[in-house]
Amino acid sequence: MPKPPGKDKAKCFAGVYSSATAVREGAYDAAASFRSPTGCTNATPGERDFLAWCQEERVSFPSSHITVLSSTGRALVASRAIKMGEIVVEVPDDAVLMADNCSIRDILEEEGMCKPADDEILEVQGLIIAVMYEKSLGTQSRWAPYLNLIPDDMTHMPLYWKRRELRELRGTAAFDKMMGKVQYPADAPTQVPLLWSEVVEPFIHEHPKLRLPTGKAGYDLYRWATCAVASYSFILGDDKYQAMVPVWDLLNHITGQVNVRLYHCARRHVLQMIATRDISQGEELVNNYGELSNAELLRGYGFVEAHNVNNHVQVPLGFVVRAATNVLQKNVAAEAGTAATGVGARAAGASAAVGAGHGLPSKPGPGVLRDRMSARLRLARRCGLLPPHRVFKVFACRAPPAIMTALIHVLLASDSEISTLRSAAHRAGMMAVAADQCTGRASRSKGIARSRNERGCQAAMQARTAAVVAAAMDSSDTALKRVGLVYDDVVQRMLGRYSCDVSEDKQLLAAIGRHASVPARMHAAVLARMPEKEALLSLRDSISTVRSLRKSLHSASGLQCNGPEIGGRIAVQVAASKPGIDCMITSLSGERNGDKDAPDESRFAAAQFTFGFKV
Ligand SMILES: C[S@@+](CC[C@H](N)C(=O)[O-])C[C@H]1O[C@@H](n2cnc3c(N)ncnc32)[C@H](O)[C@@H]1O
Repeated sequence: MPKPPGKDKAKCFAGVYSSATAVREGAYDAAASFRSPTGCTNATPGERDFLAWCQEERVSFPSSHITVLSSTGRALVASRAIKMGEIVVEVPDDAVLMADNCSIRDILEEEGMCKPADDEILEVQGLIIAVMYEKSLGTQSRWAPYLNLIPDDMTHMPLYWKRRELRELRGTAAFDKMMGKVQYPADAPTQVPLLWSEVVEPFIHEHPKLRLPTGKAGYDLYRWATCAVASYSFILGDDKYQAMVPVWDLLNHITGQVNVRLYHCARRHVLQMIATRDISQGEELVNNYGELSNAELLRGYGFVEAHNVNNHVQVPLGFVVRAATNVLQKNVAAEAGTAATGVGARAAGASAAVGAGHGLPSKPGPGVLRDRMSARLRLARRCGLLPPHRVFKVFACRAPPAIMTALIHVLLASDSEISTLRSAAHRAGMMAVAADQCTGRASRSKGIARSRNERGCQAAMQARTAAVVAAAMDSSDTALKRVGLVYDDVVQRMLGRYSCDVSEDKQLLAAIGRHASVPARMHAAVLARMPEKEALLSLRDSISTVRSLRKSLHSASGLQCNGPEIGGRIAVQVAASKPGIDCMITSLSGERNGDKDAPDESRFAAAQFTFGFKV
C-alpha cells in the first residue's frame, strides 16, 4: 500500500489550493480545447526585425508564417497547402548559433567548452555562455534580431517557480532531474545554482573584458539563457553539436502530431525541415521534441499536454537496489526470528519462505549486503539489465520492462543461483558471438559492410540479456514472490515521495473541470505528477500475482533490440534452460539484404527484432 501523505503534505495541498479564497469559480473554460496552463508563448515585439534578419541571413520559410494560436501560443502555420516532401524551412549552417561560431569562440575553446569538451555538460554550458554573451552585446550581436524573438519572460519554466510551487513537483522526474538526482546531468536545466557558482560565475570573473554581468544580474541572465538553451536548442548530427537554430525553433511540440522532419543537406550546407505528410493551409507545423512525458515537457519546455501517450514514471535504479536490499534484510531477519522461536519456516508464512536459500549470515552487516549487491550489479551490467541513464521507464497499462524484473531476480539470487545464471549468460554470449561470426562472414561475402566487433558485442549482450530473462521466467513461484515484494517496496516508496496522492489530484482536476480557478503552475504540476502516480499504481496491479509477473516477463517489453538477429536467436535457444521454454523472434523489421533463398530472419541485414517467449 502506498504511504499516506503526511499531515504537512495534506496541509500544503489544501491550504494553497482548496481554500475558498484560492479557488475562484468561472475563470477556466473546461469546454474549450486544451491549452497548456503554462508555456504558451505570446507574440514578441521584434518579429518584423526578425523577418528582415532572416532575409539577410538567407533563412527561408516561404510556405508558412508566424502567428499566435489559442491552443499552443506562438507557432509556425502553413500559409498555403504544403505537399509531403516539400522543404518548409531552410537555414544556412552558418546562421545557427553555437559555442563554436559565436563571437567568443576562441575563449570558450580555450576554456574547454567547445566540442569536444571533457564533459558533455561543459558543451551545454558553452552554448549557454555563448547565448549570454551574444544577448549582452545587444544590437551589436549578429544574432540580435533572432535572440530578441526568444521571449524575455521564461517564467513558465519550473526554474522560475517559487519553492512552494516546486514542492508540488516533488517525486516527479522533472524535480529529480532539476535537482540533478537522476539521469545524466548534461541537458539543461539541471543543477543550475551549482553550475552557476562552479562553472559560469568563475568564467565571468576570469574574463572581465567580456563585461558579462556578475552577481544577481549575472545569475538572472544565466537563468534566462539556460531556459533558452533548454527549450529552443537542437542537437545536430552524429557529432551532437548543441545549437540554436532560428525558425526551426518556432515549431511547437504536440505528441503524435508531428508533420515535419529535420535534415542536414551537407552538399548545400543547409539545415532543412521537410514535410512528412500533406499539410493544409492554416495547419500548424509541428515538431517532435522527443518521446517525453508531461513531467519532462514541463522541466525542459515549461508546458504540459492533456493526453500524452508518452507519460510514464521513471524508476531510478537506486530505488530498485535499495528495495532489493530491504527485502533481503527483512527476509534474513524473519528467518532468524523463526529459528529463534523454533517455529517452522512454513508456519512463519510467505515472508520467511521467500527468504529461504539466500545464503546470508543471520545478521549481515551493511558491508556484506553492499558487496553482495555490487557483485550482482556487475553481472547485471554484463547482461544488459541496467537501464539507460540509470532509470527504468514504466508506463501505465503496460507490463513493467522485462529487464527490470530480471534485474530484481538477479539482485535477489543466492550465490549458487548466481553462478548458474553467470554460466548461462556466458554460454549464451559465446554462442551469439560464434553465430554472429558465421552470419557476419555470409553478409560480408554479399558485400554488406558491418563492424564485426560491434555486432558481435551487441549480439552477445542481447543473448546474455535473453538468457537471464529466460532464467527469471523459469524461476519458481517463490522466487517470483520475492521479486513482487521488491516491486511493492519500490512502488510504495515512490508514491510516498509525491506531495499528495492521486485522489487529491483527481479532485483538483475535477474542480478545474467545474471552472474552478487554480493557479496555472499548480494545474501544470498536477498534469505532470498524476500520470506518474497512475503508472505506479498500474505497476502495482500488474505485479500483484505471480502469474501476472510471469506474464510481464513473457511480454519481454524491455527486449527490443537492434542488431543481428541470428546470433540472438541461436544463443537464446541455447540459453533457455528448460525443455518446453523456447525463445523466438516475434517481430522483424529492417533493411532486407536481398537474398530471397535465405531463411526468413536472415534476410535482414541490420534488423530490429523483438524476442518473445513461448512456453
Ligand atoms: C522551441 S519553442 C517553440 C516556439 C515558441 N512557441 C515561440 O513562439 O517562441 C518551445 C517553447 O514553445 C512552447 N510550446 C511548445 N509546444 C507547446 C505546446 N504544445 N503547448 C504550449 N506551449 C508549447 C513552450 O513555451 C516551449 O518552451
